Amino acid sequence: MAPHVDQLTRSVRISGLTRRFGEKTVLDGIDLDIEPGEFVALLGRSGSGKSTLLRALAGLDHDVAGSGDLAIPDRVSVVFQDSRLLPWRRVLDNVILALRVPDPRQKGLDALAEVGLAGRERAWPNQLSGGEQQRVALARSLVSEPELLLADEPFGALDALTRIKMHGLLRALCKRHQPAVLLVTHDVDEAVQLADRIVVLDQGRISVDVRPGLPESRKAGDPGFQEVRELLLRSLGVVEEA
Ligand SMILES: Nc1ncnc2c1ncn2[C@@H]1O[C@H](COP(=O)(O)OP(=O)(O)OP(=O)(O)O)[C@@H](O)[C@H]1O
Repeated sequence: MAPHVDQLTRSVRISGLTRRFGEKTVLDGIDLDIEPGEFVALLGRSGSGKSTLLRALAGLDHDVAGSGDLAIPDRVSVVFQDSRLLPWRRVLDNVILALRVPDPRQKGLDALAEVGLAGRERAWPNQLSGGEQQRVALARSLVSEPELLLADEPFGALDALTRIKMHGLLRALCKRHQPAVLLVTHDVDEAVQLADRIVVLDQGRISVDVRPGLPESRKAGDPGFQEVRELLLRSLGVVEEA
């Protein structure tokens, strides 16, 4: 049964969300609220249902069996691991493709400047590096000023240095635009680095829901960072040696 979706809200409200594939229950009555502007990272072992939850919020799972209620904002953007740019459209056209505002071109140019790609608007996607293509995907996702940004492993295919730069960029963009964010990631450090709140999915349910309260500029070496990192690793069944 398709979930009831209520879009007259700026918050995300998930209530009793269940999703099944055949006999397997992947999400088992999930309750989760995300407030406007809140940055939530979603962790979980491989196959725990992170993408299934994100796809439900994105409205990309109408053919999947399940039930529950969803209330989501009107303006939602999604970013995936691959940039999903149209190769036959130039960079700027990719950014403004779905934008319905009075001066889309200028908005698109501003968005490209924000992600550090001023002057690249006439490039073709295949003339950009993987990291640059993800920057375009971020520009495309934020140009419509979403109230909710859904990101499924957006940096998973990038090298470590590019990923660090993208972390800084995403934090800065979210601070400026203030969407609620649900970031699906495998990477505990990425979750602690970026999110205000971290949720762990396990056996179809939320097993951990923490707000670490770390400062805006946080470093992996800080005691508070380490503490929450260890808590999360334990909850994921990873025991680190001292
Ligand atoms: N279309 C589908 N048909 C059948 N089973 C599916 C389908 N999509 C997902 N599943 C199953 O549902 C479970 C959860 O998948 P999902 O992709 O949501 O997990 P995940 O936590 O995002 O995994 P990963 O971290 O490996 O990407 C897995 O066991 C997966 O095999």
